[in-house]
Parts: sequence; structure tokens; C-alpha cells
Amino acid sequence: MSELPGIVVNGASGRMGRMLVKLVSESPAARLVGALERPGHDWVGQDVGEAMGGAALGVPVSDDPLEAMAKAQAVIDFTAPAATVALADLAAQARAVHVIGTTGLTDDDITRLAAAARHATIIRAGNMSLGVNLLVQLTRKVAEALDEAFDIEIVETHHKHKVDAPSGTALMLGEAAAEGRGVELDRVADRGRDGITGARTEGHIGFSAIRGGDVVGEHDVIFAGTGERVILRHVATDRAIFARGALKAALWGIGRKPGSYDMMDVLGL
Ligand SMILES: NC(=O)C1=CN([C@@H]2O[C@H](COP(=O)(O)OP(=O)(O)OC[C@H]3O[C@@H](n4cnc5c(N)ncnc54)[C@H](O)[C@@H]3O)[C@@H](O)[C@H]2O)C=CC1
Ligand SMILES: O=C(O)C1=N[C@H](C(=O)O)C[C@H](O)C1
Repeated sequence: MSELPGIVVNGASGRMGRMLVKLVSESPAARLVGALERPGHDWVGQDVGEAMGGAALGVPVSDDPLEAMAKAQAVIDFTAPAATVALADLAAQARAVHVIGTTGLTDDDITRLAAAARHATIIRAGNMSLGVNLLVQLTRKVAEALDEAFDIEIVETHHKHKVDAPSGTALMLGEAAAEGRGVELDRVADRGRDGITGARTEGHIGFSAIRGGDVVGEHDVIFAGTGERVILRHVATDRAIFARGALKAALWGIGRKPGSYDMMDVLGL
């Protein structure tokens, strides 16, 4: 019988990292073969299962990506922009599929990931859940159907620890709305209104970010017309939805030719 695909989790001690360690180590379709953390993190050197407060999993936490990926077919990475960009070249060297959930990437970071994708299979999405990827498609369709008399506003709510805004998901939804309208998001995005802003510009797409407590992630796309509003909403109540999507992406990517892919490719949407 052939061995199950080996998966490494980057950022193992993080909110998403812990979810992924649990999911992959319990999966009948994959093996956890590595866990990475940043140099100096107190988990480095410990067994990842024990560091999480459970039974040993036989996988030590490492701060050496090439060593951790030596026996891996894929690495799942929900960390921070600088860590993700640095890992992309190493994942390409290790010939491991790189699944990226990290958000807050700059245009320059994305250009660097595109360069790495010439030699590596990279699957990146600001949201790995089935529900949000469906919502992206619905948003594009509604934006196509309703003209600029309907003002588009995207409102997102997340836990108090989130460091980037707008969320990666809000940006995916904004891109889809702009595509539906046949415009470029950069030209119509209104981010961070404050003070005497003047009246709303017709055709613009507004973004608002709420941060507080332990909210996993909520996104509303509001199409506000005169006398009526259409509101598309996704509410995440469990981070497992993102972890499941990421593992699905990793398994889908194994054996694919190098290139940049997203969850629409994985889910066939
Ligand atoms: N695409 C999606 O579906 C989702 C994306 N995210 C994104 O994933 C990222 C992480 O989110 P959380 O887990 O909530 O954050 P977190 O702060 O709990 O975890 C990040 C982890 O990355 C580690 N890290 C930082 N630099 C590193 C390095 N050089 N090497 C290895 N590990 C390193 C940190 O030590 C920490 O453990 C964020 O950008 C977030 O927006 C979160 C949930 C879903
Ligand atoms: O940081 C988070 O938690 C999340 N980040 C992603 C985003 O930026 O959209 C996905 C999800 O909403 C949770």
C-alpha cells in the first residue's frame, strides 16, 4: 500500500496552525510529517502534539523549513506575509505544494509569489471555505445584474487579534463585485472613511472593518438601492471550515503542474 501524502503545517502554534495540526494528524487521507514555527518560538524542539497539550504525535516543531519539508508533498501556511513570501522559494526548492491562507499580502508580496509559482504549485485564497467561495460567485452575479444605482458596501467583522484590514475575504468579495461591474477595484475602492468625506461617489465600493472579541469571521456584501437593499452574508462559526478547505487544496495540488491556483480551481466553481 502506498504512503499517504505528507503535509507540513507552518505557523503550527497559531489559531489556524493548531486547527491544521489536529485536522491533518486525524485525517485518513494525509499524514502530518512536519510542523514549523518561527525561530525563537518556545514550541521549537517540542513534539507538536505535546506542545498543544495533548498526546505526542511524533512530529517535532522545527524552525528549519527545508528540513521539515524533506519528506512532504505539501506545506499549509497560515502565518504572516513576510514568512509566507520567504517560504515560497523554499517550498519550490523542496518541490512541495504551497497552500497559502495568509492575508494582508502587499502587491509586491503577490508579485514575489507569482515568481515562485513559475517553479512551484501555489494555491492561495483569502478564504478557504466553501461558503465564502460560493458567496464570491454570487457577489459577481448580483453586481452584474444591478447597476450603479445600487451602492456596494462590504462589511467585515473579526476577532480582536486580527492584524490586517480589510480582510482577505473582503478583498476577494470586492474584486468579484468590481469584476461583475466591469471596473478595476483599485479605481473604485473606498477604504477607511473618516471626517467630512463628502457624499458617497456613485459606483464606488466601500469597505468597513469591525474588530472585537472572538468573532471567527463575518462578511456582508450590501447592495443598497433606493427603497430596497440586497444583502449577501457569510458567517463563519468554526475555523475548521478554513482548515478543511486548506487540506482539500493541498491534496488537490499534489501532482499539478507549477502555477498559481485558488480555491475556485480546487472547488471547481
Ligand atoms: N485564507 C483563510 O481561509 C484564512 C486565513 N487566515 C489568515 O491566516 C493568517 C494566520 O491567522 P491566525 O492563525 O489567526 O494567526 P496567528 O497569529 O494565531 O498565527 C500565526 C502563526 O504564524 C507563526 N509565524 C510567524 N512567522 C513565522 C515564521 N517565519 N515561520 C513560521 N511560523 C511563523 C506565528 O508564530 C503564529 O503561531 C492571517 O493572515 C489570517 O488572516 C486565517 C483564517 C482563515
Ligand atoms: O484572520 C482571520 O481570522 C481570518 N482571516 C481571513 C480573512 O482575512 O478574510 C479569513 C477569515 O475571515 C478569518
